[in-house]
Amino acid sequence: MNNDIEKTLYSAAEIKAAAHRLGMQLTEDYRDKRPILISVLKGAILWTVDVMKEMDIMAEVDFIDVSSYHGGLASTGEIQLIHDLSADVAGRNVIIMEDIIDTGRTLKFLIDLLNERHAKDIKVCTLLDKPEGRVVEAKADYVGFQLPKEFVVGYGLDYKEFYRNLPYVGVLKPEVYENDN
Ligand SMILES: O=P(O)(O)OC[C@H]1O[C@H](OP(=O)(O)OP(=O)(O)O)[C@H](O)[C@@H]1O
Ligand code: HPA
Ligand SMILES: [Mg+2]
Repeated sequence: MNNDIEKTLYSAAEIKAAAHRLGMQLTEDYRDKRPILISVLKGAILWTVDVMKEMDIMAEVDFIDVSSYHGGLASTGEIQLIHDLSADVAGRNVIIMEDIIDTGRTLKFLIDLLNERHAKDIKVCTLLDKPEGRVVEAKADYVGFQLPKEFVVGYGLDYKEFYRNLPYVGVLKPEVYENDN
């Protein structure tokens, strides 16, 4: 699997430092608020776990599974809700945990959904923000790294459902895509 990577963009140590930095910031901002972290499956699994371990406050966690890339390189533009939350978010301080904001469509879908359900306050904590990918307006409040316009894998992010278990974020060798087509 590691052989398929052309270059590393963010190492495991850099990601750990980002999780620590944002976890401390969230601890400060949410002291006495008892927020609920909403982890967006599947991409945000590792990021959610690493940030929440750095938060020294009372916080809940819940999961929602949405998909629009279906393992591919481009957004289909249609967000599918695969598995809903179990918690009621009405009146709650919500923190959406994402691995990446790219076109912004997934985030917009989630924010609209949480607003419909009367969340009190919604903030977004993402490992990666790719502003050049935006198709709809979407903004993150806590950002690990600003990513240039590249398709990346690792640390939760997939290509055809693989590479999520790499401990770092990197770019695939072009032949990996070529051999697939
Ligand atoms: O800003 P956008 O263009 O909407 O892209 C960002 C979303 O796309 C990816 O999810 P994906 O649909 O690939 O599902 P996955 O997390 O299960 O891989 C990623 O995890 C984000 O949730
Ligand atoms: O760069 C990406 N990699 C993997 N999944 C993604 N979903 C949106 N952007 C990406
Ligand atoms: Mg994906």
